Amino acid sequence: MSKFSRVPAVYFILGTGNAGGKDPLAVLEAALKAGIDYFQLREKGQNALEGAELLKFALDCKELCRRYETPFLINDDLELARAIDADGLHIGQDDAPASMVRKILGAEKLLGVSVHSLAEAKHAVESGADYVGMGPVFQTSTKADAKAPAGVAGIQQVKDAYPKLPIVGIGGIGSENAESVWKAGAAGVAVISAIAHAEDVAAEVTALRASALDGVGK
Ligand SMILES: Cc1ncc(COP(=O)(O)OP(=O)(O)O)c(N)n1
Ligand SMILES: Cc1ncsc1CCOP(=O)(O)O
Ligand SMILES: [Mg+2]
Repeated sequence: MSKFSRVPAVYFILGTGNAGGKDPLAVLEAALKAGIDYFQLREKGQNALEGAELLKFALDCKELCRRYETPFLINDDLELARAIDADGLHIGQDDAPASMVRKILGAEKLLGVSVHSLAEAKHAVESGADYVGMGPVFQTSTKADAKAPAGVAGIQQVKDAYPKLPIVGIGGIGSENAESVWKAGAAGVAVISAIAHAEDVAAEVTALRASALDGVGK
């Protein structure tokens, strides 16, 4: 699978702590079946899996993603991404420098970098990022250390400066409020709770996709 075979339009992120009491692998499979474009395993928080348990869970996620031919990325953990031969890694500004991560990861893997400004986006591009994540766009209670909601102005600014760079909006996004994110020029929306906590996971994935098709800036 070429690393650019898909735009990260509906980008689902999940850890075992985000499934709202449901079986996380069942939630992931429902989302994959409904047609998410990217999946990121983001295992964080109080009861986060570690060691052999995390490895097994990551391998289970990878197998499911392979079955649905969906790119599978790991959040933060370069060692884990390499150990299980994931399709890529997403890192933030507090993680290892992107240029170093790119060297270790190799050119063929996907590298996403969180940015909060044009200057950070420039640095991410120069360091080898394939896409950037920007947020939180809206209020979120999923990330304990999230910055204040930034809206979509930053996405618009980065899109103007780097029209070909895929930008993924993140933070408090669901099908009901995604439109402004598409309009700002995002190539994708990264979503945790709106999908994971949905009564009908497939319906929310479908609605997010529909919001993209309706969005003016796509
Ligand atoms: C697609 C995407 N965008 C942004 C983030 C946030 O990354 P980061 O700022 O490193 O925060 P954590 O997710 O590590 O808490 C992301 N994970 N994915
Ligand atoms: C990981 C992350 N980075 C910025 S906001 C956020 C949390 C997104 O979760 P939700 O989609 O539930 O708001
Ligand atoms: Mg991070």
